[in-house]
Amino acid sequence: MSKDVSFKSSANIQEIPIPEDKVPIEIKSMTDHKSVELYLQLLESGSEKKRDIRLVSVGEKGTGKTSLIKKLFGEDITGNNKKTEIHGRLLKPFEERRQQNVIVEPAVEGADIGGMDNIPSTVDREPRKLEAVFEQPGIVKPKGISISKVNPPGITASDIKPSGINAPNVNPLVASKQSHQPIEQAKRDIETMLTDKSKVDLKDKEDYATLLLWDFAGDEEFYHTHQTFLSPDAIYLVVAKLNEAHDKKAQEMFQLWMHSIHCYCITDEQKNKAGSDEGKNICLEPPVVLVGSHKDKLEPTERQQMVTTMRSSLCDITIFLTCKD
Ligand SMILES: Nc1nc2c(ncn2[C@@H]2O[C@H](COP(=O)(O)OP(=O)(O)OP(=O)(O)O)[C@@H](O)[C@H]2O)c(=O)[nH]1
Repeated sequence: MSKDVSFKSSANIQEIPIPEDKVPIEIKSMTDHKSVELYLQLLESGSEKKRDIRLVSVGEKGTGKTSLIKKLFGEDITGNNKKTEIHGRLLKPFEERRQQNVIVEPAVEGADIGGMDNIPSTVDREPRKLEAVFEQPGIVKPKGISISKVNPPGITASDIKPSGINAPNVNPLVASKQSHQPIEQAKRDIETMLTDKSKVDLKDKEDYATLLLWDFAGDEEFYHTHQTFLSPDAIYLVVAKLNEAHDKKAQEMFQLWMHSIHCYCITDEQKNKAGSDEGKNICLEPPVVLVGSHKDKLEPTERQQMVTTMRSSLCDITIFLTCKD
């Protein structure tokens, strides 16, 4: 059901109703009212439904964010694929020209596509955003992946070709914290993806959602830019090292991420309720999945203790894993 709120038009100071569910929070939170006005005008000239699922992985540097995402989508995390990624990108123009029956010459004299040792490391640091197309409703397919580029500062992404995710169970992750059943289901799906990819339905389906993977760089230099990219319409993976769970700095960093996500993503409705009685029972949005990495670095006896410590955190789902498995 649509709920109308009002804003004062910059052109003529009069209240204009805004169909709240039609204006995204990113536009509504812009301080100039022209953006909302312009957005509504553009809506009148036509619109289309865009199904995006944004998966954002955050955490301290080196906690294993990229390894986790790669693992989730069945990529090689041993480092061997690094060469393959660069290899693939450099080979692409050659492949295209070959397909057009043009004689291919090396772009650089002496360039050896097979020997990648001379490739500057910056080549691999180019920020990229990946889009994977998924079925919705239904179960995702790995084919039909589209990859696009974006350059948000401090966000890196790996060349990931998702091998499947259960879309109907992704949406409930960003739904209310009160509904535990879908969250449990989402947890099971993530575990399934990590353990047995053969269970993922690979059949073609007509409808798709686009999965955007945002793998934030853990370097502190980028932290001040992150607020720009934190939005309530996302699924957050906060990655922390299990073997550093007692480390004070690691704990502070974890708290920083939890606070940042909830502080920058809080909706107007939640802000209004915060001071009221109703607000006492309010659940923080968006829900967060806490991933404890480096499980392999813990002694078996320590594991249970860590599991208990991390489960007491403010997260909706807690997963413990090692990307080294
Ligand atoms: N032993 C162990 N090593 C891991 C695990 N997960 C990741 N690593 C290693 O930790 C290092 C850092 O992993 P990344 O995935 O690059 O970490 P990141 O969080 O993406 O790092 P930044 O992007 O620099 O913030 C790599 O050498 C990984 O192989 C794990 O569960 N166990």
